[in-house]
Amino acid sequence: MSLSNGPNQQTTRDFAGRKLKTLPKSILDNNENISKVDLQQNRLKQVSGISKLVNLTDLNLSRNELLDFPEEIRQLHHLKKLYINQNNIKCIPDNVFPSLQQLQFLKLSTNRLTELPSDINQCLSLSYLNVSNNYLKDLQALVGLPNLHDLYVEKNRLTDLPEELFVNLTMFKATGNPLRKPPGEVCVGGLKDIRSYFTMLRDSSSTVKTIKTMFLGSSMAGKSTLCRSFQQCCPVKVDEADRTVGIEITEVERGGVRFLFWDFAGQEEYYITHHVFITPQAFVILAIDLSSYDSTDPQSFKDHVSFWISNIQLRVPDSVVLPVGTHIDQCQDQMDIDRKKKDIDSKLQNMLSDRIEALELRKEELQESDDPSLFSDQMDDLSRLTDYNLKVLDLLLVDCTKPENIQMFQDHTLKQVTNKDNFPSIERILPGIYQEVEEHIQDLLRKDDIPQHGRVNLSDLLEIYISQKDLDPQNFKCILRYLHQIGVIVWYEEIPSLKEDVFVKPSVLIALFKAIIRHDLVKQIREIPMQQLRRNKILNKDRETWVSDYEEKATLHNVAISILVRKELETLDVADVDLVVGDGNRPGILLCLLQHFEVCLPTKITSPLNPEAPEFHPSRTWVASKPCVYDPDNACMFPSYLKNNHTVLKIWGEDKLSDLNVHIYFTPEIPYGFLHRLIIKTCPLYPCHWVGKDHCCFRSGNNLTLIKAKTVNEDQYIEIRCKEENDIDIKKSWQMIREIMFKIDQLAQEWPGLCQLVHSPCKERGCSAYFQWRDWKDWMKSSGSGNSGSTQEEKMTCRNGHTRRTELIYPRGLFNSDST
Ligand SMILES: Nc1nc2c(ncn2[C@@H]2O[C@H](COP(=O)(O)OP(=O)(O)OP(=O)(O)O)[C@@H](O)[C@H]2O)c(=O)[nH]1
Repeated sequence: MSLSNGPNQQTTRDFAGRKLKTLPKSILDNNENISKVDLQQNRLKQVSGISKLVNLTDLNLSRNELLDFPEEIRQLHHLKKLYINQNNIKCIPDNVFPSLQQLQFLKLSTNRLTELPSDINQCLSLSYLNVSNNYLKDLQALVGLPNLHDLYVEKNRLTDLPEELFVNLTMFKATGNPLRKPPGEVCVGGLKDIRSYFTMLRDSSSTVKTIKTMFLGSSMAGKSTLCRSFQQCCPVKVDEADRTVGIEITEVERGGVRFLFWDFAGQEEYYITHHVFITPQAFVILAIDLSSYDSTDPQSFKDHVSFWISNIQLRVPDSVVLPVGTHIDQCQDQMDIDRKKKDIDSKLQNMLSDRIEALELRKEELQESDDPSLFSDQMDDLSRLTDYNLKVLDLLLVDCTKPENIQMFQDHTLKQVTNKDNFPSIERILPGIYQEVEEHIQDLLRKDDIPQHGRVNLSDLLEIYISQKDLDPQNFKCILRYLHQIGVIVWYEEIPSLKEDVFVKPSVLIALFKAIIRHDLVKQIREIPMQQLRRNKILNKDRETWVSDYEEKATLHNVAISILVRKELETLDVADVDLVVGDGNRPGILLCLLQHFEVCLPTKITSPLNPEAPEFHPSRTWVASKPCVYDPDNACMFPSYLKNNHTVLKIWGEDKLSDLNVHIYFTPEIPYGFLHRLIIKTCPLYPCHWVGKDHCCFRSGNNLTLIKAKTVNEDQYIEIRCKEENDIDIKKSWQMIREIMFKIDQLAQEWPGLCQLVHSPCKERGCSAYFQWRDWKDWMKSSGSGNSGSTQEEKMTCRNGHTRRTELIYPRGLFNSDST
């Protein structure tokens, strides 16, 4: 048990994952020199006797069943590091922390703390504190900790943060709190923005209530009608020709609440851009056309309701959704309406409870495995999902043709958004200057000091501000970041080529998107005037090639993109067109954005042969002398518009039992557009690739790898297969699999309501057994050699008794019991 004896006879004891209910006698009897004890992942409810370990510096009690904070810890005067996260601790008594003068690191996350002891600020050496995932309402107790640098307070119930807390911090994470001072949108900007916020708050402050309201639902469900009728306080008839293209953004104030309306187009073509615009902390109004809803057809519930709820649940799982039944005047009679309402309400409730049940079941499966401690990351992921609470309100019936129904819809919406249980953080405390800046930007637009299309250079905007308002540039940027977060402006600071571009009218940006992401794109191409084609040296037959390429290969020629966007820009009076659509040298704002958000893929990035390229030398990292260049004669591919997998299958050929084969299961399902975005993310790694509707094939040297999305018995997974030509390539194949899994993991972060389990199916023909991967994320973060770890099991046997070499099933060495 003793793992190391240092020169000064310090001893480390490892009792992790041994199902212990009390402290082992061996450490209590022979305790003098023990400095580190690892007791994580046991079943400890108390740790009587721990105070005997007087020389303890590191104590790990995480993942146990402690209900009370062990008071005896106060006697461990040498303690430097304490892990006591993932227990059920409700309260910490006074007089513990003043005794722990050496304590530097304290992890208390995932407990049930409602408050911190008032004397925690006497723990003078504390520099790292993690209290995420508790029920804390304030952090006043932490004020005055002189050495606190890293503070994690995510997922608590914090509303106001004390300014004094931020004096020495170098790391601060606070997402998942109903913050109003500073608002969460300020906190995501980081410590600099928080400090700027408090400085500006000293001058003046105001309380505002703002809510982003997203209208979602199938095409023609009545989203625009609800949105416009709400704004005009009376029924507004929306013409069919006036269907929403992309997203419409408007603003209205009612009952002291500022509503920022985002009306999403319902046609499927637009779903591929939804991930860019569906953001957390919004109120979702889900429009359902009751006249076309059929309660006897499960597909009808899927199309009108569950598709949308699943999407919201995966992407913004903490949302509040109000389902609204429209077109009730076109239903048969009141009975028909009542029946449909009852059906939708009950199916929705079942859907939500089924999901919780499925998650619990998965958790139980892991718990019942031989050694649950090997699956602890996955258990945490599942617990995180069960913690989310998507709130779906009762279906509201609205006849959009009746004024009194519109009034009722308005009143009901206002009541829901001002209900503190639904939106604890609708109220925000803001420095007066925030509102001034926002109003002033609108003023600049009105006075034409900013071009009407609203794209403005950051330095120009800064100059206007510094000269007119005497505002510090850092403070100004902090305000811009806040306005971006609430959706009033768009500033993609994180995209290098766009960090100087501020879009003070987000609708312009959406107009750019909708110039090419639209349901009637073919019609738009066909309507390009001949004159314009000629100006671009394009023949009519080229136009037909564009159409057929788009229809058959989902690719759109860059020149076509440029013409369509130019047309849209003309209506918006944008002068610097090249900047948006690109010129011979650079791709322009639009393509940067579409590629950044993984909506399309440049079909070919050419890199001309360069005779001056540096010589390749195996021992040195090779650096390209010329970067890849943008070629205006190329095209962009929109993988989500592809119709089949013919080309991919031709290259791939047959699946073989010898292929390395990994299944990544998605709970609860693969989000819409996930695979295509994965393809767009992965293709640049392997320039030799073939893309299909839901398959994609990559070649690297001799290795051929296939990814595809599959559904078997309602389980959805992505399969990664590698053709195994010879043993030498196995390591390289596992590296390719690892790269793809890394991209999957990266992408999955954008869907907080999602988790994955990984299996390798047994390689015996007809055998249904599989090998479940243990916690694999460390493998992805590691160098990926696939050979780390000490002793290795040479062979694995499935539950049906079939034996195979380990490296044909897992990346060898990482999943044997010793290496974990
Ligand atoms: N009779 C009746 N017509 C409605 C009702 N709600 C909407 N409509 C009509 O249904 C049609 C579609 O409504 P929209 O509001 O454009 O639907 P949408 O969901 O915004 O459609 P997309 O823009 O395609 O996403 C319009 O002609 C509306 O006037 C209703 O409650 N009763």
